[in-house]
Amino acid sequence: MLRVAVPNKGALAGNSADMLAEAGYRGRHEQRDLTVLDTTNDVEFFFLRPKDIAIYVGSGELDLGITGRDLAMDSGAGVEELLSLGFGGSQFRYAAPAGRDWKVDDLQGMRLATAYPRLVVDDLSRRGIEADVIRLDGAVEISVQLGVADAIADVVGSGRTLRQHNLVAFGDVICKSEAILVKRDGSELTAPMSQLTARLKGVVLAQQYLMLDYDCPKAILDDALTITPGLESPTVAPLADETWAAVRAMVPRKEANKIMDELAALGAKAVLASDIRSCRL
Ligand SMILES: Nc1ncnc2c1ncn2[C@@H]1O[C@H](COP(=O)(O)OP(=O)(O)OP(=O)(O)O)[C@@H](O)[C@H]1O
Ligand SMILES: O=P(O)(O)OC[C@H]1O[C@H](OP(=O)(O)OP(=O)(O)O)[C@H](O)[C@@H]1O
Ligand SMILES: [Mg+2]
Repeated sequence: MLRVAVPNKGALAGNSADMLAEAGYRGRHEQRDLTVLDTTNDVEFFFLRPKDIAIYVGSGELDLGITGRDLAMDSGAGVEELLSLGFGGSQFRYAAPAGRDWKVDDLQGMRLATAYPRLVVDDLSRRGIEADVIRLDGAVEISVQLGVADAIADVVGSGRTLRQHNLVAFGDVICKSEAILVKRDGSELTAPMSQLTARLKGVVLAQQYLMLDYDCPKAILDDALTITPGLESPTVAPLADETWAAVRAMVPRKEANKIMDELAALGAKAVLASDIRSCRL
C-alpha cells in the first residue's frame, strides 16, 4: 500500500486536500484525523505537520509527501521533487527595519531571527557572513520590534506582514517556494507512486487551461484555428447551418480572455469558456 504524507494544517493544508479530492482520493472525515485509509486506491494518507513531512519521506518511512520547497530545503532531508503543485507560492527573504538601504553583507555580526535556521545558515555560509541566528517558531516579524533580533529571514507571501511591522525585504530571494510533491532522493519510482503523481499532474495541468467552445463562419475558420490551435489539434464539428462550424480547443487560462476577444473580433459567436477539472495530456 502506498503511504503518502499530507499537510495537516497551515497554508498548504486546504489546497492539498482539495487537490487530492479532485484526483479521486478519499479525504478526512474530521479535521483532527491523522490518517485516512483509501482502500479503493490502495493508499494510506498521513496528516502531518508541514515541517515534518520531508523528514518522514527522506527517511523512507513514507513513499510520497506534499510540502513546501522552503520547508523541504530547511529540513535537510534527502528528498527530490516529482511535481510542482501550483499553489502555496512564496518567497523566503531577508528583511529588516525600513529607512535604510540594507545589503546582505550588513548582516555580518547581527542577530537574525528565523523559523528556517538551516536554510539561513546555509545561505549565510555560502556568502561568508557570520551572524547570530536565533531560531523562533513563528510570528518572526515581531521579533525585531520586541528587541530579540536586528533582522529576520522569513516567508513573504503578499508582503502584508512585513509592511505591518515596518520591515523591508532585501537581497536576492533565498528560496522561491511553492507546494511540491516529493519522494526520497534516489528511491525507485514505483507504479503506484507514478500513478498518484500522474493524477495530481492531471489536476495541476487542468487548472492551467480552460476549454473554449465557439461557433465560427467557415470563411474565417482557418484564422480562428490559428488563434486556438489546441494542444494536439482543435476539434472542428459541423453545424446544421453548413456555412458554420463548431470549434473546441484547450487554451492557457492566463490567455483565455485575450483569445476570446480576438475570436469575437474575428466574427466567432457563442464563445464559451469552461473549467477543466482533471486531464491526462
Ligand atoms: N502567505 C503565506 N504565508 C505562510 N506560508 C505560506 C504563504 N504562502 C505560502 N506559504 C508556504 O506554506 C508553507 C508553510 O506552511 P505553514 O505556515 O503551515 O507551516 P508552519 O509555519 O511550519 O506551520 P505553523 O505556522 O502552523 O507553525 C511554506 O512552504 C510556505 O512557503
Ligand atoms: O506576506 P504575507 O502574505 O503577509 O504572509 C507571510 C506571513 O505568513 C506566514 O505566517 P503564518 O501565517 O504561517 O504564521 P507563522 O509566522 O506563525 O508561521 C509567514 O511566516 C509570514 O509571517
Ligand atoms: Mg507558518
